[in-house]
Amino acid sequence: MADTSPAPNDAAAPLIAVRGVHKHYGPIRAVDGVDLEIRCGELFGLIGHNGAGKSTLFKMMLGLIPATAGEIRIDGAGVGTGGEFRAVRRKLGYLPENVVLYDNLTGLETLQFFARLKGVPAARNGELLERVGLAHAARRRVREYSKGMRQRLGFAQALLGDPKLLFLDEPTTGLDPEAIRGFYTILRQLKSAGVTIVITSHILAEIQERVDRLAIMAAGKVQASGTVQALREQMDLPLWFAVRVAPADFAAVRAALGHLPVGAVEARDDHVAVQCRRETKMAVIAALAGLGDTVLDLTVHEPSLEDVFFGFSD
Ligand SMILES: Nc1ncnc2c1ncn2[C@@H]1O[C@H](COP(=O)(O)OP(=O)(O)OP(=O)(O)O)[C@@H](O)[C@H]1O
Repeated sequence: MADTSPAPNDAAAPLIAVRGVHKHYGPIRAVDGVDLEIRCGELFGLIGHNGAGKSTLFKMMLGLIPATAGEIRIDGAGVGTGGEFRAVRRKLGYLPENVVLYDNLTGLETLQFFARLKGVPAARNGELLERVGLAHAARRRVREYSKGMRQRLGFAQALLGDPKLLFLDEPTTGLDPEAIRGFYTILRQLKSAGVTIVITSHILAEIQERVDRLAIMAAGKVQASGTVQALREQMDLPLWFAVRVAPADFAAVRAALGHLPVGAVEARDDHVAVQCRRETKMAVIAALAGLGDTVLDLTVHEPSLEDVFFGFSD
């Protein structure tokens, strides 16, 4: 029988292919028939409520736990199956949801410990600590680290050995806004160097501007996947305009839109909020343009990822 599995490094094949994957714990269907493809070089987000099955799917993709049914292939190799996958595993980096660190080790010793476990050289560990903003704490014991510092150290651990594929489970937990920004700067650098990144997060505002594509999980299933914009369009959620005009001109805005199938039109403090379907968006803009200088400013608000998320996961 011909081998139809994708050839390694084939640009057209997905880097990660998840086919009909289940994970059952007795009656609990932690993952319940997931199909998913993640492409080489993508920053891919996995979002879902607590208990949706994200971490379980991660662990199966890493070969840490076996699937009850289905198949996962990374770069053409079946996850968890023999020597073929061992070569792939060396290219993986993983930041677990709850990273286990040893309080008695310093930051540098921690990286040395994980480098030995992973079988990668420890020569650039100092550089790695600097990259995640921990150079100043390299020789301090982990017990003295703050939550955010522990998370940074966990991230450094995931970057050991220059992985080509990174799995980051809730990586920004405990990070302050500046650290979150710094973290995503590193992700962008890694992505431009060709690293594929799969990330879970509960902070949807953070994810929505940064991922190339994402999947929404609920009750062990992928409810939807695609770019944020594609999911917005699929959900067909209304968008709204904030039309800033002088209060005396609120009625003019209503009149200009009178012939269009818009939703709510509400007067607010210094603007009129207009809700409409996507297909009416350009007609609304044209009608408002007809008001000339009466319109002082115009902002279009797309539905947020949070709106899309609740649409798919509720
Ligand atoms: N070892 C296990 N034994 C039994 N049930 C488990 C086990 N691991 C996970 N589960 C169950 O599987 C479901 C999915 O859990 P999982 O940790 O994958 O969710 P998650 O989406 O990562 O959630 P969170 O956002 O809270 O981290 C939950 O109902 C959980 O209780």
